[in-house]
Amino acid sequence: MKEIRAAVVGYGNIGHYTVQALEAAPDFEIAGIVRRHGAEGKPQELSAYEVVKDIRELKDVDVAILATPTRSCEEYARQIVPLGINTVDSFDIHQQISQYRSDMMPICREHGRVSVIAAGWDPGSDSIVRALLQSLAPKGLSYTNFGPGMSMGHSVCVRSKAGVKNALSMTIPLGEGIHRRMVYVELEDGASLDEVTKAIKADPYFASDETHVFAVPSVDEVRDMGHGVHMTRKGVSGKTQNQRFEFSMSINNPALTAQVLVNVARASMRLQPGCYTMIEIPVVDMLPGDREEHIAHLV
Ligand SMILES: NC(=O)C1=CN([C@@H]2O[C@H](COP(=O)(O)OP(=O)(O)OC[C@H]3O[C@@H](n4cnc5c(N)ncnc54)[C@H](OP(=O)(O)O)[C@@H]3O)[C@@H](O)[C@H]2O)C=CC1
Ligand SMILES: N[C@@H](CCCC(=O)C(=O)O)C(=O)O
Repeated sequence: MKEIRAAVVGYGNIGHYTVQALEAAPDFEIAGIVRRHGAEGKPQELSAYEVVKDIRELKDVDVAILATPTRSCEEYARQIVPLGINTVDSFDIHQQISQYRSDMMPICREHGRVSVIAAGWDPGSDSIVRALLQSLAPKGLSYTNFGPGMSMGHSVCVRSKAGVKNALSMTIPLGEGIHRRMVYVELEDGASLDEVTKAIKADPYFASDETHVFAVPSVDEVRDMGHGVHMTRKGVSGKTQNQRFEFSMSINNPALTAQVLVNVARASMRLQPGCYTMIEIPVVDMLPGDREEHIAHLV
């Protein structure tokens, strides 16, 4: 069967692990990597691949995996879908997902292509678990408790602030879906910790959580990309009370995000044109191989 040709856009943490996940997938071929500075300073592990500045330099791309900062995803998706290429991303500003989906829908339909947005582990695979648990007990309360662990989205957000050279944002669970943010910043020479702290606390990524910011000499010395989640729901199935569910995982954050992006890149090839979040996609479409065999073995 023809392999799916995927381009990876952006080669930071998620981009790096996405290349690995594509190399491990049985049904994908890497069309190339798109970087802001093209092949300049091409890392050794990409020597087998084309590294370009513009996706139009690559041949026959079926799907672009956007491993860029969340706040750049929509701009890339809007440019790439009209080229006749599907896009997938891990956009993670929860309050903006619905608007992003509505904005992309007509573009996808006009160009007959698919965008899967908000597809990592949260939002992403956790969203499927939340939906499933809600269906199992339609009345009740769900809580999503993260960590402790490194949030890539929050760390990227802090790195984008003036005066910040490098950053790590740790998510500390306080219970019942409430979190504290512990932020470690490596400052540029002359930058003020007070100014940086103000900018971080004002950003929507942080504005509703307790946040503490500390200056450190080296972020590399304190960084660990492990993370995790513990989700619970207690509620009512039919008219019966006290149904309890739990889902937990402990993970390497970029490795799992990259795996999910590859899974939805595969699913994007099986969907009708449009813009989708993960709860709208049949889970079986995220698996490689034959649908009938999966039904026989997994159902
Ligand atoms: N939904 C989920 O579960 C998850 C979502 N995420 C999302 O993934 C995003 C990426 O995380 P991560 O890989 O750690 O980020 P990095 O900063 O490590 O990588 C992003 C890469 O995007 C490219 N890029 C393109 N445009 C820009 C720009 N304007 N500014 C900076 N870089 C740019 C760069 O690659 P190059 O230099 O090669 O061009 C950069 O290295 C996060 O913003 C986060 O929201 C992460 C984890 C889980
Ligand atoms: N989108 C997150 C993954 C989910 C964890 C989270 O939201 C958090 O730590 O706040 C990330 O960017 O790492």
